[in-house]
Amino acid sequence: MAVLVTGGAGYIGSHMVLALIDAGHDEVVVLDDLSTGFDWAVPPEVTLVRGDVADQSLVAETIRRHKIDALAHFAAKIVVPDSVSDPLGYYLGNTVKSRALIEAAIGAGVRHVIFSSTAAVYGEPAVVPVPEDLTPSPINPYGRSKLMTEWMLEDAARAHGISYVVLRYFNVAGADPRGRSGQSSPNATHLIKVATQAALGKRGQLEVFGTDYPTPDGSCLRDYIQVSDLAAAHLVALNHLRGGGASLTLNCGYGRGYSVLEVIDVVKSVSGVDFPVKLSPRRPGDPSRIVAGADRIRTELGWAPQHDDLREIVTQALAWEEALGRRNRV
Ligand SMILES: NC(=O)c1ccc[n+]([C@@H]2O[C@H](COP(=O)([O-])OP(=O)(O)OC[C@H]3O[C@@H](n4cnc5c(N)ncnc54)[C@H](O)[C@@H]3O)[C@@H](O)[C@H]2O)c1
Ligand SMILES: O=c1ccn([C@@H]2O[C@H](COP(=O)(O)OP(=O)(O)O[C@H]3O[C@H](CO)[C@@H](O)[C@H](O)[C@H]3O)[C@@H](O)[C@H]2O)c(=O)[nH]1
Repeated sequence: MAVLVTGGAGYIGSHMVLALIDAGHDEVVVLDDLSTGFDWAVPPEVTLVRGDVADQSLVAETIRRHKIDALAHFAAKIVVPDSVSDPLGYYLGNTVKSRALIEAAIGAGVRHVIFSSTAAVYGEPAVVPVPEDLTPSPINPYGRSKLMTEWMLEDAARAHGISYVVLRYFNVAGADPRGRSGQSSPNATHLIKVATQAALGKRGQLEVFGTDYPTPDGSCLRDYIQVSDLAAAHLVALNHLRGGGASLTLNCGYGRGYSVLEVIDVVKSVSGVDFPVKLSPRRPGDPSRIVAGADRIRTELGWAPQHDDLREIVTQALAWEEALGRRNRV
């Protein structure tokens, strides 16, 4: 059996590739245009097809050549504030291109799809922690672009008799515990990544976007999930689908929120560096708090996290950031 991982040269996709290799029973093929990913992030034993997920003939040919039965679709544009300034780019990258990919994949015989969705589909939820059956109500184009893809996948699966798992990730952080991959984009905007860069002197300061939210300390609350735990969730989802399991939509988080200021304190404590922090206005598109209702994935798939510890996550992120500097990759 073989799995096609779109976006497998990127941050989370590269951890999925490692999880598949570690599990040892699949051929793994990556399709990535390297727009934000890196060819060195794809292990040598994995086939890297460089191209766009919307290139239907490339997708069909790749699926047929490698006898791929399952698609894990990570490739996307991922920065919430960028989606506010460039909504049409996000609808193209995340919705229109996913439509082309899903069509080509089903046409070429793929039976199972795992889709990287996001907590951003919930918008500013009235209920926290957020259960999966809360009606989605995204507040930014990124979340909308992903929700439309969820709907397309659901409808196409019903019409064409394939099965899927939609995984709605909360905030993904940390790095492979064995140091093989991590978040590598030099222009990353994610809080823990940026904070580790500030701790290592790669950035002069860290800005806190908003201190007047209706949260205990005024900064935004997020549920940070460690990236290898998330990859493991994909593996159990894949086994579920191949075993004939029903299509599912599941949150991926730990069910606990940390504020931006709490995260900064942990990064300062773990690194031992008191880097400068600037209190700034709110960033466009940010919900004030988003925490996963985290039970369904445990009961449906038997997933159990191994790295539910913010200090461990920050320690991994810091180690990866240091390693990137040593290798001159950023
Ligand atoms: N990072 C998070 O906290 C987070 C949270 C929720 C959901 N997600 C989702 O997880 C997925 C992976 O995110 P990530 O953080 O690894 O981002 P990333 O930017 O590191 O990885 C995305 C990968 O997809 C590739 N890519 C993008 N557009 C492509 C296209 N049209 N054709 C082929 N390849 C393309 C990029 O080159 C890159 O390797 C995305 O779908 C994202 O929406 C991420
Ligand atoms: O330099 C920074 C960076 C971030 N933040 C804040 O930190 C929080 C988290 O921001 P960030 O790490 O950029 O993640 P989100 O905007 O919450 O989005 C992430 O998490 C979503 C799921 O919750 C995913 O869908 C997105 O792809 C992913 O980028 C937000 O309140 C930001 O305003 C700062 O204050 N300063």
